[in-house]
Amino acid sequence: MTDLNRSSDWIALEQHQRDIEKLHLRDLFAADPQRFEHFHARLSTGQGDLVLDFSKNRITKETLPLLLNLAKTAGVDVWRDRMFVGEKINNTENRAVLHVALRNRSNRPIKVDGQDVMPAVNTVLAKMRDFAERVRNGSWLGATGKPIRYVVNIGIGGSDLGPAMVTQSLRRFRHPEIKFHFLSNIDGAHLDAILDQVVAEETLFIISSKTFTTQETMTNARSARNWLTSQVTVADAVAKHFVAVSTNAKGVTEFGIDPANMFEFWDWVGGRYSLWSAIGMPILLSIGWEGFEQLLAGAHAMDRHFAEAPLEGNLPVILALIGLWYANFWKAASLAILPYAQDLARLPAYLQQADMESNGKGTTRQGRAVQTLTGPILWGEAGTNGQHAFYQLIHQGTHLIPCDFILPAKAEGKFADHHRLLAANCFAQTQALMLGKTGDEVRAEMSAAGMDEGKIKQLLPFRTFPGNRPSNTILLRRLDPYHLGMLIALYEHKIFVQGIMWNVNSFDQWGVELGKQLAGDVLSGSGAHRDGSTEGLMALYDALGKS
Ligand SMILES: O=P(O)(O)OC[C@H]1O[C@](O)(CO)[C@@H](O)[C@@H]1O
Repeated sequence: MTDLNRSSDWIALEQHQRDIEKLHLRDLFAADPQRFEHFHARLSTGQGDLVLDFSKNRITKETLPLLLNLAKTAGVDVWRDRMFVGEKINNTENRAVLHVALRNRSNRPIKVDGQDVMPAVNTVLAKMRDFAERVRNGSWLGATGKPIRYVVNIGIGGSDLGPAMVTQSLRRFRHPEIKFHFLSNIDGAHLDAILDQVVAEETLFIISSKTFTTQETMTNARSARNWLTSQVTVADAVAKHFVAVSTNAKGVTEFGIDPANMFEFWDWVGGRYSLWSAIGMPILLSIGWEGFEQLLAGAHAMDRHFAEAPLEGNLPVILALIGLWYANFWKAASLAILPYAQDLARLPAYLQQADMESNGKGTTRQGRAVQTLTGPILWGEAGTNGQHAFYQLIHQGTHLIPCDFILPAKAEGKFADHHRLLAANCFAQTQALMLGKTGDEVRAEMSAAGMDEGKIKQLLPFRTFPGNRPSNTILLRRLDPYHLGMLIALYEHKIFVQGIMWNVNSFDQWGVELGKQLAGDVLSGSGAHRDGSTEGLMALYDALGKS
């Protein structure tokens, strides 16, 4: 395959970037009162609405068609179709990529190696549902006969971030009497802090690990098992207080969990795409079957849209193309994720793994070095907290930081009266980033406030904002399971499209392996090669730790 960055489409985009480099968004809006109409897309199903406003980006009416040419040249539509039919597009692991099957509410057959995966998906969902209902209605009893009041999910990466983020995001839909904790870090402090908040006899531990070999998870799981059996000394304590979610039945049995209490998933589910599978058990326990089904349905609606909508009106495609436009043609290294919903506070962390573990790659699918920037650095924080922390840099700093603002439209909850303020801040920030504030405006403002000319001159450079800072705004009708499903799937498919265009395999994660391997070597003292810094640090660690 020819490198995309040598194609005529790429070269045309480079030229286009030079042509519009000097244009200011303020002028583009002034010149086109219909700009919002031209540059927003919407997915409305009976149940949900998700709007993507991409008008506050450094684009003209020529930009998207040029980017779409590039997407077509990269074969985005062909690869998308290959994913949906279960082809083994994860080439380094020889696996299909089928998180879409997990939420395939149409039940259309999807085959891997000639076998329809849907019956197995539905069987596990039914088993999950049955178990969750028993826990939620209090009929699943702990070893001493008490109902479950605490759930501790033990997992890391994709076996933690998705369930943790969704459970928190759907706080308003949670079971009123069950509390959820997510244990991930190998630092004993994490385990300690969580065990402090639970009662052994009323606690269910879910060991979530695709491989059931991950060091952090297995260490925490063993410590939790020891703690539990020291507190609940009846015979079948582990059977009543531990369940597992894994692809590794052997590992689960060896750990001492009854296979009847294991919820299976498959190698075609990537860890960071797994919240729709049995890895979503904490979500199901928290929001119940109807909520979980809505989450799947929202994602399925986005899947259908991604699979069927023409590329020019396809939300994940548009979001991906705009991201690529900044990464490759404006050399923007990062993307800020800015949810204006406190309940979505973990979304930036979740998307960090989804995006950076997927597209943080420097090798093409064919094994050569990539020739362009690939996946961006994601970061962010819930609005309005971010405004009082790092927005200064976004407004007046020297980096170009494209931003995704995310806002649910419906004001809900006990203090819904705050919502207009929240929304006003969200819109105001996107506007301020786009418009900036000119020297003339600053001067007029200061003289209206009665400032003398000397002071005005002194402060003018500091109080001027360049503007022309790009952002997308994603508006959801409300924050509920269905819309959250739509939102997550939107980003999953965006990541997919970008991975195809960068010609990387978005579904492996070899980059995480070296650190894991060296941690093992350091622990066992068997490292073949030790460098001076590591030696020095280890010696001091031992000395200081004993002092
Ligand atoms: O579910 P497992 O197998 O414990 O893996 C946990 C996480 O570790 C990784 O393999 C590497 O961080 C992730 O992809 C995965 O989500």
